[in-house]
Amino acid sequence: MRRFRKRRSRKTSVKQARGFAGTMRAMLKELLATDAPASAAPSAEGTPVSVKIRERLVAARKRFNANDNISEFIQPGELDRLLDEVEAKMQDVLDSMVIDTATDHNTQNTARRVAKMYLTEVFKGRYVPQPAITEFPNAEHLNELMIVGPITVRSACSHHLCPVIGKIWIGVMPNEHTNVIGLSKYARLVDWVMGRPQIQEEAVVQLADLIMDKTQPDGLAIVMEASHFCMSWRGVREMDSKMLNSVMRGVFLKDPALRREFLSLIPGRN
Ligand SMILES: Nc1nc2c(ncn2[C@@H]2O[C@H](COP(=O)(O)OP(=O)(O)OP(=O)(O)O)[C@@H](O)[C@H]2O)c(=O)[nH]1
Repeated sequence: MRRFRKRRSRKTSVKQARGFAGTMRAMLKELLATDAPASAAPSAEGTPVSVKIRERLVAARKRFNANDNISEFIQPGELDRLLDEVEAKMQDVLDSMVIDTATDHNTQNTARRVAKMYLTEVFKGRYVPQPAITEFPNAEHLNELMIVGPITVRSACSHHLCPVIGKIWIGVMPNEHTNVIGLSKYARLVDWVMGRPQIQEEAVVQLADLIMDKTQPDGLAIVMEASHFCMSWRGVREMDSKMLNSVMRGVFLKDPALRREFLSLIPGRN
C-alpha cells in the first residue's frame, strides 16, 4: 500500500513537472511576444530616451546641471519612457545594495516608487515647464514695498540628494509700470525652482533672476532659511543648524533703509 502510494506520488510529480514546464514555456512565449518590459529601457529604436534628450541638449549647447530645467528638450511621451529607464537603473542600485526585492514585500516596487518620486514629485522642477504666471496691470501705479512669505521650500541638495526644507520671504518694490503678478504665483515659482537638486546659494539666485525677469520691479529682496538633511540625518549630524541667505537686487542694494524695512517686517525672523 505504501509502495503504491509512492508510485502514484512519483507519477503525480512527473506529471506536475511536465505541467509546470509547459506553463513556463507558454509564459516565456507570451513574454517574448509582448512589448519590452520596464527594465528594457531602450526605446523602440534601441537608444535610451535619456541619451536622446542629452543629445538634443548638447546640440543646442544647453547646460543640464542638476538645477537646470530641461523640459524644452523632452518630447511628448518621453517622460513616461524616462520613468521606465530610471526604474530599471534604480532596480540595479537596489540589486547592488544586496536587497532582495524579489521576496521582500516592502521593496518589491521600490525602484518604480523612487523613479516616480524623483521625476514626477521632488525633482519635477527639472522636467516640467514653468508654471503659467497671471499678470495684472499696475492700475493704481503702486510703488510701495510688498512682502510675501513664508513660502515653504522643499528641495534636495545636489551633493547627497538629501532633503532641504525651509522657508522663503520675497520682497518686491514695484514701480508704476511694473505688472503685478498673482500672489500665489510666487509660491508656484518657488516650487518650480526648488523642485530640483540645488545648493541654496544658487537656488535663491535662480529664483531672483526669474522674478526679476517676470515682474521687472525696481527692487527685489529674497531671504531663505533652510535645514539641510545632509547635515542632520547624516554627516556631522547637527540637528539645529540652518542656512540663511539673501539676495538683494535694484533699490534693495542701494537703499539700506529699505533693506532694513524689509528685514524688520519679516515675521518671526527677528
Ligand atoms: N554651500 C552649500 N553647501 C551645501 C549645501 N547643501 C549641502 N552642502 C554641503 O556640501 C558639502 C558636500 O561635501 P563633501 O565633502 O563633498 O561630501 P561629504 O564627504 O559627504 O561631506 P560631509 O557632509 O561633511 O560628510 C557638505 O559640506 C554639505 O554640508 C548648500 O546648499 N550650500
